Order: sequence, then C-alpha cells, then structure tokens
Amino acid sequence: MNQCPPSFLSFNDAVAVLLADNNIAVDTEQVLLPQAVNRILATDISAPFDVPGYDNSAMDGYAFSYNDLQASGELELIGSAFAGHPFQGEWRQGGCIRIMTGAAVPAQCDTVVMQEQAIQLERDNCTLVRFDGHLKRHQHVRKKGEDITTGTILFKRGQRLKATDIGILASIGIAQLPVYQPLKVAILSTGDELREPGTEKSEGEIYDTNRYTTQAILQNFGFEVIDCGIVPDVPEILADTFKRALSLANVVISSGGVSVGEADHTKTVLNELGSMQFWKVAIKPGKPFAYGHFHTQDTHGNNKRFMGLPGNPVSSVVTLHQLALPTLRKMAGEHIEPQQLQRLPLASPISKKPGRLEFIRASIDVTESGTRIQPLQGQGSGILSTFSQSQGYVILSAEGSSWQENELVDFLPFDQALS
Ligand SMILES: Nc1nc2c(c(=O)[nH]1)N[C@H]1C(S)=C(S)[C@@H](COP(=O)(O)OP(=O)(O)OC[C@H]3O[C@@H](n4cnc5c(N)ncnc54)[C@H](O)[C@@H]3O)O[C@H]1N2
Ligand code: MOO
Repeated sequence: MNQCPPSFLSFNDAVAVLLADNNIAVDTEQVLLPQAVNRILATDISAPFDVPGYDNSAMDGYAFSYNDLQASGELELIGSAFAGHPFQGEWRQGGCIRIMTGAAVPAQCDTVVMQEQAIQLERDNCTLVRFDGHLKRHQHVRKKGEDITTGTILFKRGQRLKATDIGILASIGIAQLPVYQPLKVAILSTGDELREPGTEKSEGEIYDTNRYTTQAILQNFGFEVIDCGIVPDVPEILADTFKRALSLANVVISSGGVSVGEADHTKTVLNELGSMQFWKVAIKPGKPFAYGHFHTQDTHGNNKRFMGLPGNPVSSVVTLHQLALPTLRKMAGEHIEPQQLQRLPLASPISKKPGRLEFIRASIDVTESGTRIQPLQGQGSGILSTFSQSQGYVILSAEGSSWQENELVDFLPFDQALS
C-alpha cells in the first residue's frame, strides 16, 4: 500500500504526526454573545430551561379545550391573550379566548384555530365563536420544550459557533461565554521575484499570491494573522524575519524556498532557529512541505511551530488546506472530524503515475442523468486559476492507475476554507 519514495512521509502519516504533535496552544477568554460567531467554544453548554418555556400559540386565532367544542359546537369568548400578555381572567368551561401568535396558551386549553376558520356571533349579550372546517386536538399549539429540553447539551467544547448557534444561545439567555483566544499565526513569502500587488513589477518578477490566499483562508477561520511580508532570498534577512515573527506568533508559516534550489534557504535557516520534524510528503501537488519546532517557546513552555509551504501557488493552497489547517485548528481549540469523502462517478477518464497521492481540482457536473465529477484542465501546480471553477478534489491514491468515464472515485467537496 505504502509506495512513498524513501524519506517521504505518506499523506496519512504526515497528518497523524502533525495532529499528534500539537495540542491546544491558546488560553480562553470571555466574549459577549454577538462577538462569539465563528469562535471556538471553550466549554460545554447545556440548556438551563425548556424552550419555549410555556405552551404557546402558532397562529392568530382562538384557543379552547377540544372537549368543550365537541360538546357544544360554539364557544363563548371570555378573554384574550397576546404575546407577552397572558390571559388573566377566570377560566369558564365552554369558553374560548382570542389568542395571538406566541401568546401563552392557558392550561385549560389544548387547541388553537386560526381566525380565518372562525366567526364571531353576538347572542344574548354574549360573544360566541363558531368554527368551521376540520380541526384536530392540539393543533397550532407549540409545546413547552419542543425546541430545547432542560439539560440537553446543546454545544460541545471545541465547537465552532455559527450564526444560528448565536440565536440558540440567546434563546437560553446566554449573554457572554468562554471561547478560545485566536491562535496567532505569522505568515511570510520568500523569493526575490515577488512583488506586492499594487506596486510596479519588472521582467522576471511576479506578484505574491501565496500570502494573500493564506491570509484569506486563515482569517476565514478566525486566526489572528500577523503579516510579515515578502522576504528576499537572503538567509540573514530570512532569519531576522523569522525571529520577528516568533516574537509575535505561536506558529510561523512561510511559503517558498523549501525545495532543493540554490536559493531555497528556508530549511537551512530553520535548522539554525529550531529543528525540522519532517520534510517532504508524498502528495501532488505539495511534496516539499516542511514542519518543524523553533527553539523559542510560548508562555506555556511549548516550542513554537514552523510550517513551510512550497512556493508553487497551488502546492501552497493544497498543503495549507490539507496539512497546516487541521493542525492549526486543533491548536486553536477546535474539535475537527476527519474529512468525509464521497464516492462519485467520473465525467471523463483520468490516469496517474505511481508515487504520490494526488489532489485533482474538479467541478461537480449535475445533469438529469445524475451527478458526476469533472476533473478540470490545468492541473499544474502553478495554475491557480483552476481553483475558481473547482468545487472539490478528486483524490487519487499513491498507486498509479487509470480510471474510465463513469468509474467511481473519491471526491472531497471543498469546505469553508476553499468554497
Ligand atoms: N530539482 C528539483 N526542483 C524542484 C523540485 C524537486 O524535487 N527537485 N520540486 C518542485 C516542487 S514539487 C515544488 S512544489 C517547488 C517548490 O519549491 P520551493 O518551495 O522552493 O518554492 P520556490 O522555488 O521559491 O518557488 C516555486 C515557484 O513558485 C513561485 N512562487 C514562490 N512563492 C510565490 C508566491 N508567494 N506567490 C506566487 N508564486 C510564488 C516561484 O516563483 C516559483 O515559480 O519546487 C520544484 N522544483
Ligand atoms: O509540490 Mo510540487 O507542487 O508537486 O509542484
């Protein structure tokens, strides 16, 4: 099964090493509810009471006892209930009340009829209500606790809170809550050829893309990104930049300079400031990914971490997404589940050489005859534009093979990071 070239780690082994080597590296803090969206919860939260806290009406209409209506066919109007203003009167058998959506249903009532199915009549100085159409006992009554029952664990420590979670927390009266502080991640790009977008570039120069995609992905997950800019291929400047990054962040992520070229200084500098844990993973793109520990420690005595993304823009995205991001999320306190692959048929044939696990950018092709996965043209590790049409990766195992049209392959739909 494992066909990795010597000294290469398989993808699964690399992920396993990264996750086993890293634990939560941040403290907790208390935040107000509106600030908790996209933050990682630092405690379990269970429901202190039922929601809704009382039976209430789902319609504007009339509330009564179903048995009373069966007995008489018409009911006497004896009061009203509005949201926030329950019925205050004396209940009488054979009675009904006018009720608005959200108002408490009195204990003696079990049924609500919407006002469109009711007629009020005046008779003998009484207001009576007659109901038409078929009706069922308990209709339009929202039961106490039907949304949330007291004691239910609603959220778990390590859960990332989404917008609707904020509403659920409000519904149980939470005004502030403990979350993990954002993990501080410093980013830098290496390469003499790199220029900042918005500035002039000359022959042989390109704009830095990796720092921008990296920053966008990390910010999306709520990390505190410390931008250390573009660093030229000069070992002393690279070392100084790493030292500055280390004084500000828990993790430093660089791009470029991790291959075997004469200007690839990143690994050399890391070996002075720390130690390399592994270099090279049998994946395509993204082979020269590097992971290490700096000698510098955080306030808890943990060595700060280094992740070196390859310079090719696609390799940098794939390694950030598949190797760095799960690790950073774990360090930030988040509980993450393994990625869920889907088995789907190919829309066109595909083949690969043995050696590395491959991540093929692909789109989802939905037609009347079903859903198929279309591997896209332009799979080179410098062709970033393919990402804009992709909705996920076809993942091809390290063994070489070919797959025919309609043959099933593993497909990984893009998550929040890339969609
Ligand atoms: N003789 C070999 N050459 C290469 C190998 C190899 O095994 N033997 N591996 C190749 C693979 S695979 C990759 S991936 C790259 C990785 O190289 P580096 O991480 O050292 O990256 P650089 O050489 O600095 O740059 C590679 C490529 O990417 C462009 N680049 C770099 N940074 C950025 C950036 N921030 N934004 C946009 N583009 C960037 C750079 O200009 C180069 O074109 O090495 C292969 N070579
Ligand atoms: O990682 Mo490199 O991308 O295989 O080009």
